[in-house]
Amino acid sequence: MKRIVVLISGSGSNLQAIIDACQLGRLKAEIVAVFSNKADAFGLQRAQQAGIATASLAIGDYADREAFDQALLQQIDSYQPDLVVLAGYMRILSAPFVTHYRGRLLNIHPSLLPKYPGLHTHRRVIESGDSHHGASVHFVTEQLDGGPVILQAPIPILPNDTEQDLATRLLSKEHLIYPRVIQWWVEGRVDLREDQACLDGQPLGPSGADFTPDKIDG
Ligand SMILES: Nc1nc2c(c(=O)[nH]1)N[C@@H](CN(C=O)c1ccc(C(=O)N[C@@H](CCC(=O)O)C(=O)O)cc1)CN2
Ligand SMILES: NCC(=O)N[C@@H]1O[C@H](COP(=O)([O-])[O-])[C@@H](O)[C@H]1O
Repeated sequence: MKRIVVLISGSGSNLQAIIDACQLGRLKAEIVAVFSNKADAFGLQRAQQAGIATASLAIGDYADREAFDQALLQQIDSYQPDLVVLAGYMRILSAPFVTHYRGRLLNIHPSLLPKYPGLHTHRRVIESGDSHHGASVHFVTEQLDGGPVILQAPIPILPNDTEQDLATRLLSKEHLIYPRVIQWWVEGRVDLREDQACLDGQPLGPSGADFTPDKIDG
């Protein structure tokens, strides 16, 4: 069974969606460990409740970003993961870390990439006057939120939407697409074009099936 390590920084509702998919048998994989850069992340409690090993590493205990990432990498590798999943992990990963896990490192980002990489996307999309917001699951590369997009879920922006309204409505979509993309990765790249078409309500979209680790450019 494929082994998954999940990195979090906060509530862990995406982690919970992945845990649930595994427990329901929809995702034939095992979360073997959850790591956080925040010791008080509620997602750690979610993992412990599910009987999953957890650990947190404090940024302040390390000289710099690369030292932190190297320590994190060594702890992750002790679990021998096939796939590393960022689920609300709020640290930019250094190049050695990304290189080490290239092609088996995923992230979910709260925007319709390539629009709005980085932080504060709900505020930025409201300020921009866009008609739609959304979430993107993508491979992680050195370019922040610039890796190949695998699946996206759009949502309409309603006239009086606040940042919290968008965040809440978007999370429910995230909880659908992230376990589906992980299933795509674990089960050998099943075609996601129907999923994307369904999410977009439009003609067939890009297939995620073309991505292979050697095609993930830095
Ligand atoms: N090398 C990469 N690292 C990460 C990626 C990526 O694509 N390439 N995705 C991000 C996830 N993310 C948005 O989806 C994101 C996370 C964190 C930040 C950021 O600016 N973090 C600051 C600290 C912010 C804080 O502590 O509140 C930092 O690391 O200095 C931007 C985007 C995960 N990493
Ligand atoms: N830049 C990364 C980022 O902002 N990720 C976002 O953080 C939230 C985590 O929620 P969760 O902890 O409940 O899964 C999610 O909305 C995810 O898209």
